[in-house]
Amino acid sequence: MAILEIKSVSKFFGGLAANSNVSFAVEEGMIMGLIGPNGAGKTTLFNCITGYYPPSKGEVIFDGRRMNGLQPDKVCKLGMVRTWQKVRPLAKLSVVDNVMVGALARTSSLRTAREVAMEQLKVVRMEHRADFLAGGLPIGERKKLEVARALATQPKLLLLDEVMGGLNPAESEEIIQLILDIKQHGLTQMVIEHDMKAIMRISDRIVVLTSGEKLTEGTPQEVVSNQDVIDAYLGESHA
Ligand SMILES: Nc1ncnc2c1ncn2[C@@H]1O[C@H](COP(=O)(O)OP(=O)(O)OP(=O)(O)O)[C@@H](O)[C@H]1O
Repeated sequence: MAILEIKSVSKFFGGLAANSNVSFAVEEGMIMGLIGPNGAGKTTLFNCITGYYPPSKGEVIFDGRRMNGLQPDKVCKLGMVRTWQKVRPLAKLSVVDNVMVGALARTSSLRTAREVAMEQLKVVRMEHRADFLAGGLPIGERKKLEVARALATQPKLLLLDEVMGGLNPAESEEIIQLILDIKQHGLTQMVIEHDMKAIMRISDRIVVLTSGEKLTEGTPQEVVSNQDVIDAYLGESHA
């Protein structure tokens, strides 16, 4: 069953079509990759899906419900949460307090929020950092903190925006394993990523955007051998 349906979504900024007539569906339990060159409209689409921008046209249907026009906090309560490419933790709060901010989307009890936050810190293997100031974390741990905060909202669909960006190969590998672990627990994910090897490994299907439009969609193998994708995005090195 599709947990998310994107139906002919367009987003205009003045005369620029950042997304143009984009349609696809994300099935429950899968990892959907979203790739495309810089400026292709990937982040804009995440923003349209999660309520940060209202789509100019088209529909976002999540869990059978039309989401157009709902604010991000409402979208989050309904079970869809995103991470940001540029992670900005609350620097002067501890790691666990940052994750509690996510948990408080579901409960008003600080005790419950703390318990949920500690569970999610275990998932990202950062429980030993719970009392550390978030502002002092290196980039790899900031990225994992961002994932823990999102998980603490107890989503049905997690959208990750370049969670491996700026990480070294060992840190990226840790994130890949984390994404696969999260999938094992049944959570549906949508992932924007520039690292082709990583996106090929983790995705069940991939949507390719160029200049705001959907170029194609398919399994990683189908996408990587598609001549239009090679011409528009991958270049000769992947041919
Ligand atoms: N708030 C905005 N106002 C005006 N133009 C915008 C806005 N947000 C994005 N754009 C433009 O929309 C287009 C798509 O941008 P977007 O950030 O969605 O692409 P992207 O595929 O995520 O790129 P990248 O891989 O570099 O992160 C770009 O031309 C960008 O300049």
